[in-house]
Amino acid sequence: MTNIAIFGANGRMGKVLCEAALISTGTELAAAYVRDQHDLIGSQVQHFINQGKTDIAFSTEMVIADDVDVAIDFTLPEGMLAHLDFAVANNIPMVIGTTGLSEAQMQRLFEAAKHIPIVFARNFSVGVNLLLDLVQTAATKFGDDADIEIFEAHHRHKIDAPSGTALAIGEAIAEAKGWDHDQVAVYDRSQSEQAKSQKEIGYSVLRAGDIVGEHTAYFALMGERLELTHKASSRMTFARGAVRAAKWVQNKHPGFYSMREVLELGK
Ligand SMILES: NC(=O)C1=CN([C@@H]2O[C@H](COP(=O)(O)OP(=O)(O)OC[C@H]3O[C@@H](n4cnc5c(N)ncnc54)[C@H](OP(=O)(O)O)[C@@H]3O)[C@@H](O)[C@H]2O)C=CC1
Ligand SMILES: O=C(O)C1=N[C@H](C(=O)O)C[C@H](O)C1
Repeated sequence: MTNIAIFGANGRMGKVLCEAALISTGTELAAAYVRDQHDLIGSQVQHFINQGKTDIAFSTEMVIADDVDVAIDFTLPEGMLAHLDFAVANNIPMVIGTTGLSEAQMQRLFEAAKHIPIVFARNFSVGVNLLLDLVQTAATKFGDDADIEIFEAHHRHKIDAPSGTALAIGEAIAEAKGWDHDQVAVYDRSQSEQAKSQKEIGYSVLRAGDIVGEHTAYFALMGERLELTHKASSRMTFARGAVRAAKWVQNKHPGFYSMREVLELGK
């Protein structure tokens, strides 16, 4: 049995992660943490979820329960780093899905992974992790004539852009091409008065309504184009992936692991 704690348990992902921990085989929801002094502390989690049965209440993230085997974090960068410090201090493995991390914040993750095992993924769905392979194949086989663009669409509440997944797709493509991603990424063409070059990965972003998450990588030649698209229609897809990662990481050595390793798709 893997006893799972959820940080940010009142968030959009947090609630679904509580459900996933409750309904998955071999896992139990051990703690549902919210910010210290949050109004929800003491309220039954059961009242906020649609699936699963539990009698635990939301509790403060400042006190880590003794029986927690793995903690999952889908919050915001600042909160995630505070939770990570707790996890290191308490020797608890972590699964992290929080996006929008800076280079310096990523370095904090790598440092923590010397002390505890961490699975970090900007997307926990099976499909996106397969897509990361497919875009590398397309990037290699199309050669240097193809224009490469990435489009992503998410719900109106999302605050980071481009999405973590879009960046992961772009970085996978850059790696396959032997490019430095930061040198080729184009996020804004509004000030450019030049036609694009072939050595670019252009990003475009849509925020609207309740879109769970959609990503398309375009490879365009004159006269044809390939579009590789992934559409997530339920947050449970990400939550199930994260719970699967939690079971996988429970007894691992300290280290920085990817969802691709959990899914046995390679590093
Ligand atoms: N890797 C993946 O597969 C996926 C990743 N994500 C990522 O997960 C993250 C959360 O998304 P979503 O659930 O939609 O966001 P929400 O805004 O719904 O939830 C965010 C949660 O984080 C908490 N939080 C924010 N800041 C802090 C802090 N400083 N300290 C403690 N808790 C904090 C919030 O608490 P409060 O309510 O008190 O502010 C809330 O519980 C995003 O980064 C998103 O991109 C989302 C889906 C899939
Ligand atoms: O914020 C979201 O909702 C999502 N965030 C992740 C990202 O930034 O890629 C994953 C997913 O697309 C949903």
